[in-house]
Amino acid sequence: MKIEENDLSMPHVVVIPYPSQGHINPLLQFAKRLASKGIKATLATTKQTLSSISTLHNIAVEPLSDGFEDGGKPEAGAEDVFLNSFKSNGSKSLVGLIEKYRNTSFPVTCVVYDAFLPWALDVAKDYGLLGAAFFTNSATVCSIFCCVDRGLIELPIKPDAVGCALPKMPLFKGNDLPSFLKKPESYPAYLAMKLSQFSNVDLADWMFCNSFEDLELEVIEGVTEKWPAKLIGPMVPSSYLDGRIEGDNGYGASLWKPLSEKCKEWLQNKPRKSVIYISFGSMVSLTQEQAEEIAYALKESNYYFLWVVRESQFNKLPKGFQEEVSRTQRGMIVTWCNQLEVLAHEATACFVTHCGWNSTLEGLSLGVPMVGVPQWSDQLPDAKFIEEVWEVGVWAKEDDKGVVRRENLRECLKEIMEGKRSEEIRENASKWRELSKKAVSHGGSSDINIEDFVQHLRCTSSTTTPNKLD
Ligand SMILES: O=c1ccn([C@@H]2O[C@H](COP(=O)(O)OP(=O)(O)O[C@H]3O[C@H](CO)[C@@H](O)[C@H](O)[C@H]3O)[C@@H](O)[C@H]2O)c(=O)[nH]1
Repeated sequence: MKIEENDLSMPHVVVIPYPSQGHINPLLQFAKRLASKGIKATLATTKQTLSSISTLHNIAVEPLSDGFEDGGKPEAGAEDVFLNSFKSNGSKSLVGLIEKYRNTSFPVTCVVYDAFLPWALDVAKDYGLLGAAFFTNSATVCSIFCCVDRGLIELPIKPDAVGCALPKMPLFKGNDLPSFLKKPESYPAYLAMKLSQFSNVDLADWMFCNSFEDLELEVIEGVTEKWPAKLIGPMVPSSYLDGRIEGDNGYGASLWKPLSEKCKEWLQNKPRKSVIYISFGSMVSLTQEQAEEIAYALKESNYYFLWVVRESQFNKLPKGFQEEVSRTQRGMIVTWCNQLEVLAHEATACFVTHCGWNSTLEGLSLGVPMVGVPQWSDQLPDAKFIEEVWEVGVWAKEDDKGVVRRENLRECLKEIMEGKRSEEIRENASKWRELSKKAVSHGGSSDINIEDFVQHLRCTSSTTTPNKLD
């Protein structure tokens, strides 16, 4: 939809992601959805994120300072150093951005902020603007953290503890819950960030969660009073789902260069449903022992495989493994790929994933059976849902030393590729693909929730003019 300069009733939403790949992707996608519904959407983000953007569709961009210029988050080193700097510098630049648009045809109406950045809501409220928190984990995981924040779940949780304080949740054992809850001291800054999502959320006008109602129906029924989020996902580019946003065939931002052509070329001559795709997302750092176990499982399994190993992880592969892989042509190792393209390729049969929430949603949306090898945080409950609730894959469990052994992984791969349940799992995966499409298509549950938001913005935008409130 074309935006006319003199369209005074056009709401203007500023969308602010936390600057890591697993957060930029869904928030950028949400901005595109809003723009496709005739809202002016501006992505306000750090210099490093801005330089990773390749396609903008119908959205505008504005810089938001994190205090680190080009180096961004990696330059900060520690998570808490980055967060503090982003809070003080980002708040000031968000004020500047709101002021910049104040007397234009598009004053800012609403700030949609990543829930990791609660300061953005404080700025929005200082200016009397609408504010919406965007959560990038599953509704289940967000609800669990909300309960921890509200004192309904006490930490640390014992590994053998059974049950969860939330109604309508599947029965969680301590070992199935986000890793930080068992060992709060393991990543204190990250746990603090997870809990800070709820620090001022009661002041938000909306809470959005990148999930959809069919996927987590029971959970959302049980928690709406405690955490009344609207489910608006899956935030996966439109051409992979409903196809309603023209040309939307990728997220449009990548912090690493994807080796797209190389992957497509390699996949091209592989038989249908013959390739295992392995990726651990953008943050996980495997131990050397774990990387070796995976390498041997792949070597001994005799299936084709495409493995994303980030450059910093290369030294963890067994000696000679890369050379052998390229000599035999049975596998390919790349430093980064276009994951959606690989998942959507007809040669891809199975996704070995760390169960980051975006990867989980992408696997579901593209109907690819999964082997979960979760490493930390929300990835454990996501793996539980993959295996037990949606029944689209298996969870390769670690041993008591915290390592998934090659024999176990080999068995899991066999189960998905040719085991007794492989057909049933494939059928379930296709069912979830259809339900994912339905959720974001015209009249689907997520589409309705986004439409409601858009209508509300339209009603309020003609009456709001941002002014600093005293
Ligand atoms: O070669 C690759 C590998 C990944 N991706 C993309 O990168 C994103 C990765 O996101 P995700 O699967 O969520 O993993 P992380 O990057 O690890 O995400 C962090 O953020 C997520 C959202 O909060 C959490 O669920 C995870 O546990 C946390 O590690 C996905 O959209 C992938 O499509 C690529 O494009 N190319």
